[in-house]
Amino acid sequence: MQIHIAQGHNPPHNIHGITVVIDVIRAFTTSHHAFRGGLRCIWPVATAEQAFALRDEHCPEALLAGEVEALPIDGFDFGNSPWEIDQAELQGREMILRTTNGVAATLRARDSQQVLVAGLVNARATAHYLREQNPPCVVLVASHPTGDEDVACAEYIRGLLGGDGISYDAARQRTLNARAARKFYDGRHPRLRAQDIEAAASDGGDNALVMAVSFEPRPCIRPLPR
Ligand SMILES: O=C(O)[C@H](CS(=O)(=O)O)OP(=O)(O)O
Ligand SMILES: [Mg+2]
Repeated sequence: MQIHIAQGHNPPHNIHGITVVIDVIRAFTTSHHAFRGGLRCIWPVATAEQAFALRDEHCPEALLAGEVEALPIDGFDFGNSPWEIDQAELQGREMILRTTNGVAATLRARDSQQVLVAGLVNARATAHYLREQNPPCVVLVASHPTGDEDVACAEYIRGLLGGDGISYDAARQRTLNARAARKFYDGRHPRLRAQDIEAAASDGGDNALVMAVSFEPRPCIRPLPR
């Protein structure tokens, strides 16, 4: 199995392999918490306008979550926040998600046999699935174009796959110390909570889910059956 790490919003072609889009702070931590809370599926979209249009035209019951410049979007139900998601009743619901990095990269990741999304919270479960599938090539996409937290998670997963890697503790520390994490510690906005970074740096344990993306008829993220 070849393993490549890429960074940014444009995943490379990976026609015969599996692509894993990584967003630790916070899109796929938020997504994982939502699925653990009983959410059925996530419709990722590029803009807030697309989120409102999708809800109004196709999924009137869907909840809206996401951020612009990390802050909640007017008219949305939730920020891009695992803490807020944990407070909600999500059983059987659907959610439309707009985020700057994880969602943006996922929407551009089509040229692959399979696309998964991951954070530290489900890194071990994702690596276990990749080992089982044993594709010829795995591309790990650190979706933040310049940040360290997604690269750290990619290096952790690469190690779990038998390549050059780092420990979970090292990946956790790099998440807690990431530049994107700082704004959650300094009290600058009441909805940027330190708890979100603690969630992002946590290991989801043995109940963690593998999250997969389908693209037709429109992009959709769902947990794989366990
Ligand atoms: O809301 C987030 O956590 C980020 C934006 S930033 O990196 O914190 O500025 O969006 P995401 O798509 O989850 O990386
Ligand atoms: Mg991020």
